[in-house]
Amino acid sequence: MTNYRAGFVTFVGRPNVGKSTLTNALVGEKIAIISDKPQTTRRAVRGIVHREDGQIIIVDTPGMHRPRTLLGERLNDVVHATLAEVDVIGFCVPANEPVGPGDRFINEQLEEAPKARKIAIVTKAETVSRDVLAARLVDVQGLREWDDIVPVSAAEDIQLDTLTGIILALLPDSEPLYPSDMKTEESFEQRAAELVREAALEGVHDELPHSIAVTVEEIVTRDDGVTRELYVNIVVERDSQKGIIIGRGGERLKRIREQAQREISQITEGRVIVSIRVKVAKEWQRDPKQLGRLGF
Ligand SMILES: Nc1nc2c(ncn2[C@@H]2O[C@H](COP(=O)(O)OP(=O)(O)OP(=O)(O)O)[C@@H](O)[C@H]2O)c(=O)[nH]1
Repeated sequence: MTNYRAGFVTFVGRPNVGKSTLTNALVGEKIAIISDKPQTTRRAVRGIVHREDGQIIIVDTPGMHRPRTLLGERLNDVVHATLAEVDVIGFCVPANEPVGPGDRFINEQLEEAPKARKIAIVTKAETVSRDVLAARLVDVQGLREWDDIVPVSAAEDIQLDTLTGIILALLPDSEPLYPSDMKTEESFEQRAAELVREAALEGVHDELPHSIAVTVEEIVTRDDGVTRELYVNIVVERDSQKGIIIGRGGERLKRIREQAQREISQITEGRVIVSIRVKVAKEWQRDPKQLGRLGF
């Protein structure tokens, strides 16, 4: 194959700048869950963008931050291991917030990846005026010498093709690394668990978002061959949190179950039936054994 490029890219940036939304928009399918709670992306998820002239494999990193818990430390290890491996780093800054110390901290971390090409992506571009956007681009330009700078909006599909082209041009010549119909490396089970977690995150506050983990206990295919029953656990750290997840008369849990079932049905053929149990694992974020059991 001639003129074909393939390689790895990761998007870094403060929590909530839109990295997951950008990943999904580029891949064209829900790979990474979206939430308005900062720091809720936990796995290095791979989404794959296919074009005639190449393939971009996106490794979605958790928000970079100074760790406070063992979970935080493990997530930061994932971030640094990811940075060292990729061909391109896309540094994301939202158009609607000024460049601040958090951005500079992350920008400094990029020194740990001397070989990677580095581009700056100004996200949520549709939320600001042209003047504000121009000022933001200038601020970002001041951070380092980028291979490219591009404003985008994942929400309104602005400049996404341009961004794809820019990344592709920075990747090495290569044969395809994945089959052309593959959009993610995550298993159905992992994606289902993430979609349940996304549903559970909706409308919860404070420390609870970080206390929620989801595991899939069992997947049973019914005799009809097309219906799958998913038995899922939502794990929290305290009894009070369990109460919040379940809600009065089980109302919240019912909504979580319905949303999860809807979302999971969209990533698979056939019928999906979700059953959820809510469990308490005390202080799982600080306990290495529990972390291992929950897949971290
Ligand atoms: N207006 C607007 N909002 C966006 C856009 N992209 C993302 N958002 C919103 O920004 C919020 C954060 O988006 P995410 O994609 O979860 O951000 P993230 O950077 O992956 O966040 P972490 O998982 O915390 O690292 C969500 O409420 C999104 O809907 C965009 O292009 N325009």
